[in-house]
Amino acid sequence: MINKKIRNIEKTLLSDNYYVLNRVTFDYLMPNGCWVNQMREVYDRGDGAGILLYNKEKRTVILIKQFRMPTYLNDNEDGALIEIAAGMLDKDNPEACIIRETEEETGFRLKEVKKVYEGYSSPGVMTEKMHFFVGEYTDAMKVNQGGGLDSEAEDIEVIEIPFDRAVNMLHNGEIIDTRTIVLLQYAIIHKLIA
Ligand SMILES: Nc1nc2c(ncn2[C@@H]2O[C@H](COP(=O)(O)OP(=O)(O)O[C@H]3O[C@H](CO)[C@@H](O)[C@H](O)[C@@H]3O)[C@@H](O)[C@H]2O)c(=O)[nH]1
Ligand SMILES: [Mg+2]
Repeated sequence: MINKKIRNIEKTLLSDNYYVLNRVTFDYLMPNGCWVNQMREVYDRGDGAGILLYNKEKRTVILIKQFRMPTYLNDNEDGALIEIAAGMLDKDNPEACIIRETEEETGFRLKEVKKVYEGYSSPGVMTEKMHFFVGEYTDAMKVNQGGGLDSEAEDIEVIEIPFDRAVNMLHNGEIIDTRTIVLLQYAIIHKLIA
């Protein structure tokens, strides 16, 4: 961390009930030469990884659907969200994490994945950096039903749909998760499914 326009960073813990929420105060040097004191609440849940699974021959993608409370509280009628498979890194590297999460959530055991982007999820609020992957799947890679971990009370529906249908859902507002939008757009731009 080197930025000469920032000094006196102080953190106060507001909650570490599950993940960590801090109040961070700091002095910021404005373009007019004045130092101003600023405050931000910053939520730290570590980093994450997500993946778009695709099959060129079948022209299909694998997505998941699960209940997301924060969206239920903000305009998502039944709280169900169609997403890419994704998870938090824990202590894994991003590649190992996404291979593990893919198997837990979708039931597909991947050997290879391709990293395509790295980006901050919500930079005004969260520290989280997301690692974005794509990966090819075949029916032979299905080793279990997926659905998430019972131990974490996950209830995940695995959805295999034609890529063209997923693109329609992107355009008609059925897909409203930004991570999923990013990777479907990547697939369109790079013609993953020609
Ligand atoms: N009790 C409790 N459990 C929690 C809480 N937050 C998360 N969990 C548990 O932690 C699990 C996290 O599952 P993952 O699959 O590792 O993470 P994710 O929620 O899918 O996260 C992915 O999507 C997020 C976007 O909403 C991303 O922020 C994240 O990086 C990742 O890509 C959840 O199933 C749930 O059991 C909480 O506040 N309380
Ligand atoms: Mg997940």
